[in-house]
Amino acid sequence: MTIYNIALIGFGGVNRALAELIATKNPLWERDLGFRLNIVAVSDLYLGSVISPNGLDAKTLVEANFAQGGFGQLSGGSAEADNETIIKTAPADIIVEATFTNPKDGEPAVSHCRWALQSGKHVVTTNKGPVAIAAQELKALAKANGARFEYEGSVMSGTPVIRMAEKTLAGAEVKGFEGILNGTSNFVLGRMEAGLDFATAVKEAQILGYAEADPTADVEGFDVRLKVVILANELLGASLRPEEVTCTGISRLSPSDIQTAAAANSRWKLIGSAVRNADGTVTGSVSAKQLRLDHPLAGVNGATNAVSLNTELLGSVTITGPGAGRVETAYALLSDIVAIHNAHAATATKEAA
Ligand SMILES: NC(=O)c1ccc[n+]([C@@H]2O[C@H](COP(=O)([O-])OP(=O)(O)OC[C@H]3O[C@@H](n4cnc5c(N)ncnc54)[C@H](O)[C@@H]3O)[C@@H](O)[C@H]2O)c1
Ligand SMILES: N[C@@H](CCO)C(=O)O
Repeated sequence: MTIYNIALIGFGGVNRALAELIATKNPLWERDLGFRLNIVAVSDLYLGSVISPNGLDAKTLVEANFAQGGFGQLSGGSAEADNETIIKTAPADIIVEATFTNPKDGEPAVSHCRWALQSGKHVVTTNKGPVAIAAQELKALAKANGARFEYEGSVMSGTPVIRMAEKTLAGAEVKGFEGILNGTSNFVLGRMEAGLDFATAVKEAQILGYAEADPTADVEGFDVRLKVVILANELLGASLRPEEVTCTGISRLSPSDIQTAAAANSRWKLIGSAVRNADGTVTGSVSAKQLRLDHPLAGVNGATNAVSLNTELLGSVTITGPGAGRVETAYALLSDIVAIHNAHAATATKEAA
């Protein structure tokens, strides 16, 4: 049985949910997946940082109601977040990066991933910034250092769109995609259809753990723009940068726009899409669109996301599932660790043969 030592960078909704899962599910994972997870360090801007080479008790971490700088009270703890020291020196096999997404330059998360990979540590992340802005560099760094860079949760939370498209649709030739790729905005549009005002609906999405730290990214389309870049670069072999994707959000939609659409048997949805053009270039866009109720994406409600992949050999394939949520996104991190574990097992089998 394998034990993976992990360090958590950021201890907000997602990494806290992962710690909660670790507190209860390690015996199940040991039995079914062949490994257990041991938290050896945590660093958070608000709470501080702590290293414990033998492991921290996940239940205590989750249940203690730490105040600002609260990790300073723990043995091996400090009231300051010292990400660089934790990432470079903690005895971790895997760095779990779940700090704020910075849609402009991906920092400081890009540096967090760089430090980890340069130290030969695997990275699993739900942070869209490093994936949309620096994936090529980070993948190369991972390869050069015998580590892995995994990021399933960067698009559609724990719904396995990236891995499924790359592994199980290999050879189907994806030519483009369109989808609902932001849980918050889709949830907000649904609540406005039910009569709520915009600000109250956004507040609800924040309470439910769907929204970004700054929900402007959700409602203005910046979050979807990063996801369009990630999917276009992964599935269409593009090298798009966020600023090359046209982007408008949902904040300009008034209650009367929503009601007018309903009266016309249609619904507003924030759609992210990309297409490979005849000359081989790839164009991406994000915009609010009025879809007729019989459109395949019109019935996708709440924080659920869906993406229709247009493939050469299979036609349209639609993947749907949770697009946001703390536990759902923590599952994405687990699925990345399963991928790392399976890759190790495959290498060991090859070496033994
Ligand atoms: N919540 C979701 O549904 C969801 C889904 C998919 C992806 N994501 C992404 O996962 C990441 C985490 O999401 P979350 O919901 O846990 O966010 P959150 O706002 O609840 O938590 C982020 C945590 O990171 C900490 N932090 C911020 N900057 C830091 C830094 N420089 N160093 C150390 N700690 C830092 C904050 O103090 C906070 O505790 C984000 O990048 C988000 O975009 C979230
Ligand atoms: N804020 C994002 C989280 C998932 O990336 C959303 O609502 O979709």
